[in-house]
Amino acid sequence: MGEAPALHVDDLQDGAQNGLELKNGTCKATATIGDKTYVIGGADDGTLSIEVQIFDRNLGEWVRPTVRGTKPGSCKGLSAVPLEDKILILKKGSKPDDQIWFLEVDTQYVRQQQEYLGTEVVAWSKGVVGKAEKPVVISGPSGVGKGTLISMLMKEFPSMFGFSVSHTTRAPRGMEKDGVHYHFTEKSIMEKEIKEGKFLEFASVHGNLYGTSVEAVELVADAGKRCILDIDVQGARSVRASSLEAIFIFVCPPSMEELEKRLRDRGTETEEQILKRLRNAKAEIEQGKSSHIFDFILYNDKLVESYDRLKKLLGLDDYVTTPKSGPGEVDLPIDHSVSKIDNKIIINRISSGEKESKNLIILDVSSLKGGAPGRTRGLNFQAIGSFSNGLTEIEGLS
Ligand SMILES: Nc1ncnc2c1ncn2[C@@H]1O[C@H](COP(=O)(O)OP(=O)(O)OP(=O)(O)O)[C@@H](O)[C@H]1O
Ligand SMILES: Nc1nc2c(ncn2[C@@H]2O[C@H](COP(=O)(O)O)[C@@H](O)[C@H]2O)c(=O)[nH]1
Repeated sequence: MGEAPALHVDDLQDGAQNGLELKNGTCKATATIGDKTYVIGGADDGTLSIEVQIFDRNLGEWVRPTVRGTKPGSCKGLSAVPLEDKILILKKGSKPDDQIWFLEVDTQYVRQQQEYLGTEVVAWSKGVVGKAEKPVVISGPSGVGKGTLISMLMKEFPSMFGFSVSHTTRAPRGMEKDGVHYHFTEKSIMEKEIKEGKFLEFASVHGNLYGTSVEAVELVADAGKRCILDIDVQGARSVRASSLEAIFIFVCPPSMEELEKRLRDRGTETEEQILKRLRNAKAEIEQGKSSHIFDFILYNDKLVESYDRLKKLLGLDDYVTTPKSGPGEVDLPIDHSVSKIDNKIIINRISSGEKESKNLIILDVSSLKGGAPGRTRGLNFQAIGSFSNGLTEIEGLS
């Protein structure tokens, strides 16, 4: 609290209007929500590192908040538009897939973190253009066949699904690769990263620590894919309680005998570990069936039939595989002005004398989904170009 900022209160007094870029050797944009003015940006040294400070108008004090989420990389300037509980940030001079970000200031996730930490918290979430499907959480006892079903899905729909690579403190099995099957890590390192808020969820499972990092989920969204999480029931419960909207599927074995056979035949665990996993399976199945965490229960008896049922649950039963284009991208003009009408953000190119350019971009923020921890989905845009011959071209993505 009260740490001396690079910016002075006087800079804000007259000019605390939203979206302002302050010119005092700094390059910052401001946005006011309620009693707080958020000052976002840093030193104007060509590549701007994006920091956040808050001026609490009630207290007349500067606050440096705890910042959650992966912060945006440096840029050449930025614009800020306050929305209800978050601030839309438009980065200038960044790659098209890195231009739209949200700084959450009063969302469910931010409030949870504020309660947990007892400090002021803001959270970054990158914007993803176009339709992005909800992540899929798959749980079930060890050996039921979650990994097998997920591999089949990823093989049939490689451009549609991406796997959230968890962290674990257990040792790798023979064929497992670090960074592909898991991020294999030390307990002390993982515990430190959990404290730093890097995990969406974590749990102690069969004697080891497992967890889904925020980054693991973000990486899949950034690739324009639907994220699949293979996590235990405790993890599923935590994700259900978080602001990550997902579909929850519990995979059940046809019987305990069959589950034991699958675990033994897989041959990856010691006798002691198999017995531990079977003991835990009973409680997991009970919770999976009776709790209200899961949207669907999938019995994995005959593999091919179970896989077909899984595809049906995900609306893929009559899906014809067609090449998919990457995630939608908006290329914002570096010099632009920004205004807001209802749920539409109007980004206007400041004329540079080009003959054929998209002069106006309309960003629709009425259907935003998801958010920190993770990406903000559901951004739609229209680019409107006016040409020297008087014609207007409209191109959009929804
Ligand atoms: N429907 C099925 N019928 C027979 N065997 C199956 C079926 N599904 C999976 N298996 C086999 O059961 C074993 C366990 O499957 P898998 O490794 O996918 O389980 P899992 O749920 O991912 O386990 P864990 O949680 O321990 O990672 C594997 O050897 C797999 O080939
Ligand atoms: N809560 C979480 N559970 C996880 C995660 N990654 C995996 N798991 C679950 O652990 C068990 C055992 O897995 P194994 O690879 O050691 O056989 C299994 O039920 C997984 O679903 C995670 O990130 N969080």
